[in-house]
Amino acid sequence: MIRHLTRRMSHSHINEPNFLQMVNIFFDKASQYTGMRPEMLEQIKNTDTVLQMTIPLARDDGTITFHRAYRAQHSHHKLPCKGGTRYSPNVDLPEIEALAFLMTLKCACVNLPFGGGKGGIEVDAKALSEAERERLTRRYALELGKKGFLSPAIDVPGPDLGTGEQEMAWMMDTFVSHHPKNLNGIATTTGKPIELGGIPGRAESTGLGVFYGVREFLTDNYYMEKVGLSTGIAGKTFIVQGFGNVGYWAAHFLHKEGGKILGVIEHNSCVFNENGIDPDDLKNFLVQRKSFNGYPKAEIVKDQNDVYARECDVVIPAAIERSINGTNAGLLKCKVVAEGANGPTTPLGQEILEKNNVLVLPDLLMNAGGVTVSYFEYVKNLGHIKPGLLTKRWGAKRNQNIIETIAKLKNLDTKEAVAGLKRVQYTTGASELNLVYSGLEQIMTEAVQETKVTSQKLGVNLRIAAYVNSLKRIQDSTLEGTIGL
Ligand SMILES: NC(=O)C1=CN([C@@H]2O[C@H](COP(=O)(O)OP(=O)(O)OC[C@H]3O[C@@H](n4cnc5c(N)ncnc54)[C@H](O)[C@@H]3O)[C@@H](O)[C@H]2O)C=CC1
Ligand SMILES: O=C(O)CCC(=O)C(=O)O
Repeated sequence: MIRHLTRRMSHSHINEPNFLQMVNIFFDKASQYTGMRPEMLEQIKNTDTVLQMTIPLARDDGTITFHRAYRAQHSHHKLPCKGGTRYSPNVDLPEIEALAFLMTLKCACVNLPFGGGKGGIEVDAKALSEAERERLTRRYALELGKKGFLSPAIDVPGPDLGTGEQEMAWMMDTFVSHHPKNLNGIATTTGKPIELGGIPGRAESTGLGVFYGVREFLTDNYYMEKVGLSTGIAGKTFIVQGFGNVGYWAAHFLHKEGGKILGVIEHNSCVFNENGIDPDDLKNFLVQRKSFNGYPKAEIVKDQNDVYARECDVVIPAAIERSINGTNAGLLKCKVVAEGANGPTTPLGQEILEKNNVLVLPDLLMNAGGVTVSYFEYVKNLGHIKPGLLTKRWGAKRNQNIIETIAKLKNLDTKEAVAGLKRVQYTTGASELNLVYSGLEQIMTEAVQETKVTSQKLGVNLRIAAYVNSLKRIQDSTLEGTIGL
């Protein structure tokens, strides 16, 4: 018996440009500030290569379902193409193209040496058994590999909405099984489990990157004065939409730094508590119960817009595209929107927010933490060595020597000399996780700084500034690539 899929509606009822048109609108606006030739802009804008296919899936009950599947390589200005893999009933080609386009811009914005790519399957992954997910994922990887859309040199998928480390492991394993002589086969996906070549910190990286990005704005006098907030994260209030990988981790790090998570919006229920919610406690509840319904430590709210309309300082949309749009942007009472998701604010939504003096921190900058740590994982896989392994013990010994020398000079014993230092910082050297966090913080803060500078220099909003910086980098690399042709 053969079954077909029904598509679940999500924001498709909004009478505004679709996701791809949205990205094109932002791109066209930013283009005016670049001084670049129209032919160059056209070359950057268009998707380079697209694969679309239908994958049959043998279900556990003996039936077969058919699933549309895609991978778009938006830009080859640098290789490999990099970007996530989305499993959702709403996946279609324009959505994948929009996401791949954003990957090109995002990687350039934070200066990673990748072109943009994105893939996806039209499927409700939550409705599949683990065995079904494995069969579907392995078949998808096989087809991608056969057609030049999966390899460490050309196209390296990572996780996105609806996928995680298990899918990345299956995809990598499928590739490696078919290319046993490829020494770098393990680098063909990122976001893998650590024991299969993954890197510590990838799971939380996008949310942690959102945290670093938010911190760089909330601690900046210029921006906080503009929106009428005091500086600092402690005591600031947050509402988060989407409590998956990105939303949960962003909430976790903000809460740890003294931020108050007032509300969380999920697709099937929302919670609100003006005294704050512990994100770890809420996550445990959600994992067990699959919905917030029955959560005893907060008010359960049915309608997402009822939560959006509550007072708070920062809203973090971290679910899907077009969540903040012409129908609800006017409800928001926050001062800052920090985009954890890709494309969560429509052009009309942004216009309304700006009219209401809400500062919008754009997706390609704020959620770049995931692909940044994927880059670290990719480099680790190509290097076939853990980051920091060669220098770890040497660093610890050097620190120990410095401390002993200071102690001697000051006539202290070593314990007194290191009072106030964290023991781990001087006796063990940097762990892999220390290095990942430190590299991520460096890349995020540098990109935020560059975006602020361009925004203030051109007098444009932060989204346009981030696009302008990206476009200039892509132009430079495209021109470099054509020298000598
Ligand atoms: N995972 C990653 O490393 C990165 C993800 N992103 C973007 O962040 C967003 C979220 O991705 P993940 O957290 O990885 O996905 P996820 O699948 O782990 O979590 C998404 C969460 O949003 C919820 N959700 C879905 N539709 C919703 C709706 N209409 N209203 C409220 N909640 C809804 C889901 O139930 C789920 O809990 C996506 O836009 C993705 O493209 C961006 C950069 C990297
Ligand atoms: O790590 C990756 O390649 C996935 C990142 C991604 O999909 C994104 O940033 O939207």
